[in-house]
Amino acid sequence: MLKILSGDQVKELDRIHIQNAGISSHELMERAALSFISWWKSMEFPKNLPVFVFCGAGNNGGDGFAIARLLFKEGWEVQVFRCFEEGSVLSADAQKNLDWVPEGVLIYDWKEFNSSREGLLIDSFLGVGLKSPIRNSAVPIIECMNSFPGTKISIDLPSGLLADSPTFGPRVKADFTVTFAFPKLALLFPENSSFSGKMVLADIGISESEYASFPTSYFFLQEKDILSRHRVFGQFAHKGDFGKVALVAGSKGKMGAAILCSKAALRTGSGLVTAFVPEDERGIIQSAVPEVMCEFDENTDWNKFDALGVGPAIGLDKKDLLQDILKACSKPIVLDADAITLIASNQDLISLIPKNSILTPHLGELERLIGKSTDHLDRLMKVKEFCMKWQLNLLIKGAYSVLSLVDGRQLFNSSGTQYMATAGAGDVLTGMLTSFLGQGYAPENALICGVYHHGKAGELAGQQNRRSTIASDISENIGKTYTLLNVL
Ligand SMILES: NC(=O)C1=CN([C@@H]2O[C@H](COP(=O)(O)OP(=O)(O)OC[C@H]3O[C@@H](n4cnc5c(N)ncnc54)[C@H](OP(=O)(O)O)[C@@H]3O)[C@@H](O)[C@H]2O)[C@@H](O)CC1
Ligand SMILES: Nc1ncnc2c1ncn2[C@@H]1O[C@H](COP(=O)(O)OP(=O)(O)O)[C@@H](O)[C@H]1O
Ligand SMILES: [K+]
Repeated sequence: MLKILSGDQVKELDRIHIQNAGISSHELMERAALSFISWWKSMEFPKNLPVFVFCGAGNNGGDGFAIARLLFKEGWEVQVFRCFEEGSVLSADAQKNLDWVPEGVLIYDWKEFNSSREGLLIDSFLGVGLKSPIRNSAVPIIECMNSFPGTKISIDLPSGLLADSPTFGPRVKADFTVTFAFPKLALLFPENSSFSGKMVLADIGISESEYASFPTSYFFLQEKDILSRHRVFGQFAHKGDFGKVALVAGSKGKMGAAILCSKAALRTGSGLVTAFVPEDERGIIQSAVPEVMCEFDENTDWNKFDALGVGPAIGLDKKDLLQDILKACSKPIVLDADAITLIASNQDLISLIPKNSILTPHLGELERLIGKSTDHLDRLMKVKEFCMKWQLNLLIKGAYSVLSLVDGRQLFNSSGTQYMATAGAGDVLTGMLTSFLGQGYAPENALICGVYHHGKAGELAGQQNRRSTIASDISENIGKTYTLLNVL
């Protein structure tokens, strides 16, 4: 799994890689520029537009000079805008790339930029070298870039954004950020999304083993990490092997939640799915999902199931039932929605939750559980502390959902789309996670597979339906994610 390092560690990572690969730092910069160009080509921007490259005096600017040269070679009209005084001392690699800018690329001072011209703007002013809020002298440069209404692409980081701590000052408002080697932490924070735009991860050839010596609790979960987390079932598997799960969900007027999570559990592969629903409401779920069985007796033996998912739309009058379940269960379970709100207002229940269980709050539920956070970094630290203290796994839901594990690791999920922001998407996830637990996955693997496949199913649904995507569409696409990832 790719480690997310701090901005401060980038120089050391470069040093290790340069030594291992036997290349120069300038060659690494060239790789970064080439990786950017391959993304650029995939975007098919209109070729009649000129490209304006704003370059600083550090290595971020060096990337910009190299990109300007390569784009010019590809036939683009390119203009460079210097974000430093003429005669300033540049970093060695930036100077070399400035010297290599071909004659056909005109170099101007940033003050000469006419923001009303049509074109594409590349922000190569400041990257991970920025360690403190930007100096006053740099503010007008950021404002100048932001006054440009066309597409803006930031290199490595939107200039002005700090790599891994909250930023308050001005920063470039990019449509895309093409970041090198690993995602900078700040690009994954919801409060920065209107500055970073869509994040694109550009590979520059540093292998994961070269990250080994860096301590970090942050990781980026990608498709290649998923297959090995799956269990393999053989030809002679029977439905018992795929687990017997129960979902405690739904209430009068909100039976959809029970339907969504039980159907998702079936689609994820559970052999037997039982829904605990109010008896009066059973007709709704049994006609909607005939494969699901229903039970109504709250005094049942909860341990007869391989896994339990509790909470979607059960109502806030179910504290006693929740307490009974928590007391009775000996295996990790999934807790979502109303179950989390109930736990938040009855904090004595926390110690009853079986160790290694999975909690899946959205931001509102999370705030009820652990209190307000000043920003995402603060939220990450509070959640980490909560997970380690209570030995629980917790998912912070949203774009780049964070899988916070019992040992303090926090994994940012890379799958998903804004089209999943629709009622019931979380219920589908609860069904999926419960299903993986019931199939005998360790909680960490159930969480990783569940969250990744859920996001991937959401992407497929979103490609077909865009903003008309509904939660059932996510469920209907779970099967395709198995094909896509080659899960047998
Ligand atoms: N492995 C990778 O990821 C690779 C990374 N690479 C690239 O290197 C980049 C990092 O380059 P870097 O370290 O040279 O820093 P960078 O972002 O250019 O900033 C330095 C400039 O900022 C200025 N400056 C500083 N503070 C300031 C302030 N408060 N307010 C205003 N200005 C301030 C500082 O000015 P000075 O203080 O020196 O006057 C100097 O001019 C990285 O983001 C990526 O793009 C690739 O090339 C290769 C592989
Ligand atoms: N912008 C987004 N990008 C990626 N995933 C998203 C986004 N918005 C929501 N999601 C995902 O959709 C699900 C929504 O869950 P939740 O808020 O509990 O919905 P509900 O309560 O309606 O079921 C979560 O898994 C979340 O990660
Ligand atoms: K930048």
